[in-house]
Amino acid sequence: MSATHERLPVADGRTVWREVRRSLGGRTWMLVGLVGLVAVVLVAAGAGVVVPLALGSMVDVIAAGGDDATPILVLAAFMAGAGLLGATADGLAVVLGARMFETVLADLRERVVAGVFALPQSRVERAGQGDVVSRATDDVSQIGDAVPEVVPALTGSLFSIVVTAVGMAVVDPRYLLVLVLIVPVHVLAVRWYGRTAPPVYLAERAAFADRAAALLDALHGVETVHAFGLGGRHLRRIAAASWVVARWGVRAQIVRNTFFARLNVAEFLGMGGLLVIGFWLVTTGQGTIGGVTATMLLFLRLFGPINLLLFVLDQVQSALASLARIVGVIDAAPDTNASTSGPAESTAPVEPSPTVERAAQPSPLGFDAVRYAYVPGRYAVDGIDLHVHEGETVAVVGASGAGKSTLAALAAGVHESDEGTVVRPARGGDLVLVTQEVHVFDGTLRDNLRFGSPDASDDEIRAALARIGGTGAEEAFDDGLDARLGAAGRTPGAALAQLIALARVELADPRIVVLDEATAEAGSDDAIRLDEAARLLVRERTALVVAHRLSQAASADRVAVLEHGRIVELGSHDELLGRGGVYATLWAAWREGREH
Ligand SMILES: Nc1ncnc2c1ncn2[C@@H]1O[C@H](COP(=O)(O)OP(=O)(O)OP(=O)(O)O)[C@@H](O)[C@H]1O
Repeated sequence: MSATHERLPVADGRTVWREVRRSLGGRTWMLVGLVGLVAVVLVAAGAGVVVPLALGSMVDVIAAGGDDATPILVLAAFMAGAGLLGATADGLAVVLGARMFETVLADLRERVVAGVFALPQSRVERAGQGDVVSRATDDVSQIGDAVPEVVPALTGSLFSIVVTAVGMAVVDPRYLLVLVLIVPVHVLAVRWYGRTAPPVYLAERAAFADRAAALLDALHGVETVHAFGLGGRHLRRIAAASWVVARWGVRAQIVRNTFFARLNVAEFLGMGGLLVIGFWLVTTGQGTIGGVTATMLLFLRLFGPINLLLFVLDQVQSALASLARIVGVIDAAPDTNASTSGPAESTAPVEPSPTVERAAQPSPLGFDAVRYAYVPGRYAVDGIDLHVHEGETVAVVGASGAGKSTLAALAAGVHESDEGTVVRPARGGDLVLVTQEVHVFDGTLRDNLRFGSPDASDDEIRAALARIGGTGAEEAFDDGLDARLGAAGRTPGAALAQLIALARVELADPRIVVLDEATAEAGSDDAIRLDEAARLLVRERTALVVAHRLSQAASADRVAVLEHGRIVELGSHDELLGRGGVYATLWAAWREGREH
């Protein structure tokens, strides 16, 4: 299954930059915070250099002998003060960093989710839930781990390196000769890492997505998996996906270790070089033991910031791979760029598509020469011209596989047409699709009913139920609207779930409804109740109804008969019966089926 998944796009560098600028834009307080953060970090770095220099001086005071302890006490006080100042500034930097960046991250996470909502449903389905979930979780966490460290580490480390080098030069500029040894090693290591790491991180992230997809597939279909005894097969698939993650994880770790090993070589060369220079200076009387001590301590301190800087580089690489995947989703759904929170309201297409949305058309829902194929060349919908007028109900009938559900999905924007134009409202909330896959959410009956209109009162909910003759949905449970449904509560039967879905739509009150539901057996009490609810729901709305039971067609204003993706008859129920064509035959067969 994951093999057939078509992953969501990954953004290029330029798009990532544009989105980062957009995220930071309009946040003047961030700039002020950033300046404050840099100032605090610089204080911490400056305080850190005081300790080795004071320690070196202490060694020289002790080596010179003498009874006066005052200079040692002064130096010790200096060191303690600097240590305290450095620790306080470090702590402050962490708090400031977290405050600032968590806000941006929350915004990013919201925009990924909004981006997913704005993508055509079929595009999200093709990508698979694993890809979507891993981008909104793993990838955002990756950035969340990296970002709060990057700014303090970059500024603090760079400043520490400069101050430490100055400190060494103050003791004796000749100590700086070791830089000739270590700088080339660093440059080569960083260049190698910059080439090697990014593709490995990107592949690691993609493997996370595949593993998530395998897990979600198995968990969602757990009952089917058990029923068919497919547990072993799914376990093997998850295990295989986990092994791919593990292999990429190991490769990423090898890259990291190799990189740090090269840095250790630089450290080793530097320490050796300093010892040689120090030995030469002291034995020739040009330096003191205290000077060598201070320089060695400074040099050791230097490697903390250098390693931190390069470690941050590592995190930046990994976070950039995640950012490219996140921005890929945000960028693929252009409408989300306008709003930074909450789901986007439009179902605008992602790829250039012939579908246009014209809110001000005389017909609010329609098809002009629309074709759609699941498999290239085999059109499930093959040249449909049909316009549903304001307030009109058009029923679509036809044999199984004629293309009815595909037409409904095109009307609702689940699929984008391959050819022709689908006219539908620009705002997603104006059109609601009800399919037979009704989802009962984990929550009370009340929560389930007001899913599309969260502020509805109990009176409004009851009024909506009454309008579609669905008060039975509340009466079915002892605790009425407070009844707990979904995974943690009761699971309503298929017909009741369908009634809840219809009431949900009535309450949300969209202008256009597309119905493609067929849960109950024709002729059963449930079917009669659902037919009536659906009829009342579409009564004053513009509606396209896939009539799985022909009783649904009889009450429509017009009926479109579909064969092999084409409309072969179109007219009112009575007109079509009078014509004695395909519809009349279907109707006669259906009536006969019900009578026996
Ligand atoms: N996801 C899919 N992938 C490939 N082909 C599909 C897919 N969904 C439907 N089809 C094919 O497209 C054609 C139209 O299917 P569609 O489900 O729209 O018909 P329908 O009239 O709604 O049938 P039914 O009444 O059985 O639901 C059929 O030939 C079907 O096999």
